[in-house]
Amino acid sequence: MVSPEHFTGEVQIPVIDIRPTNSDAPRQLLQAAAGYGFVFIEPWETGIKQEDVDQMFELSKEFFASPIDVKEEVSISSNKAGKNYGWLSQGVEKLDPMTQKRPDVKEAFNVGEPVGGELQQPLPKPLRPHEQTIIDFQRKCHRLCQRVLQVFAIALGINERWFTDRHDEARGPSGTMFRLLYYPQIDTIEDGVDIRAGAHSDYGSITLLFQQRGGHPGLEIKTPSGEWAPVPVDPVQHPVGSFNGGIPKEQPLPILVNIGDLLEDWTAGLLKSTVHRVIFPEASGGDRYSIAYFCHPLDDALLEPVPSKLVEDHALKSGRKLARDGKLITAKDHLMARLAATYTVK
Ligand SMILES: O=C(O)CCC(=O)C(=O)O
Ligand SMILES: [Fe+2]
Repeated sequence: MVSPEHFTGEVQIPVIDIRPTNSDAPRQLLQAAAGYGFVFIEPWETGIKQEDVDQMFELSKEFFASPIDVKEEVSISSNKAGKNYGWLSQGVEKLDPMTQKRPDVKEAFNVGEPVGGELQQPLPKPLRPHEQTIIDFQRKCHRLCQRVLQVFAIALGINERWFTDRHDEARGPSGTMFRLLYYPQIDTIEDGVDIRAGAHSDYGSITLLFQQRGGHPGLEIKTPSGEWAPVPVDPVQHPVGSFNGGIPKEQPLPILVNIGDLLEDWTAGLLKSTVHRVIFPEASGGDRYSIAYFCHPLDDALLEPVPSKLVEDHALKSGRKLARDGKLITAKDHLMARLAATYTVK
């Protein structure tokens, strides 16, 4: 792997097989997380099938193509949807409020965690018949997050369940959020002004990001030298139309995982929550769809330092502390502060 100090605008985000059969997975994952903070996970045995992802994109497209009144019904600013859940029209979110002149050119639909097998918010008409499909997908995402967190714990030499216990849905609520994203193509893009998602880092512990097979790119990460580097939709570049014994190969895409602020804080900066954004790519015009699963610790999880020798050593070097006014903060305190800075919900 190229050392992060020597970026030239091109980054090679590693693709890692995290199945238990890969005994080197913890080391590889830690190295990637401490370097770029972004990593592709081989889809094999993750529990998430390509057809699950394809189906979610179909549902997403159907929803965003619905008439405005269908979307308004579940608007994030309506009382019905509940805080932070529901549809965000264009103009609601500005992920980089210090620099952006205009809000992100996107729409989103936020879905909170199901409780007792049911979503805690109304679904829009086109999605209503598919509630179970959505819940199943959320579950699969959560399971994959837990596996990734378990591999991190192994890599850090702590109890395998240190992170997963603190993300155990059965123990209480969390800020975990499932999000459908739609970035429409617009006719005139003002250079340096219009952006699909402003520069930001994610708030939670880890994020799963699903990009669409054959879809438009646009995601970029900020390298340590301050340059923007594109993240591919398909890092393996599966040949289109390759055949396997006469049967066309439908290769599943690796799943992009990135570290969020909470995991960075928890590890005193050893794992990196890298700043990223979504642009209108010059070479590839068209609507972009993506699906994100933002995994958060339980609301009342204290952001105390992870009891790992590697983290301790890093904390000594970086001088980072987790206390605020001498008091440890919870995952919820952290999330509330971030949301307040980036949303304009009227
Ligand atoms: O759509 C994407 O590719 C990235 C979205 C993202 O970074 C976010 O919503 O936090
Ligand atoms: Fe993000």
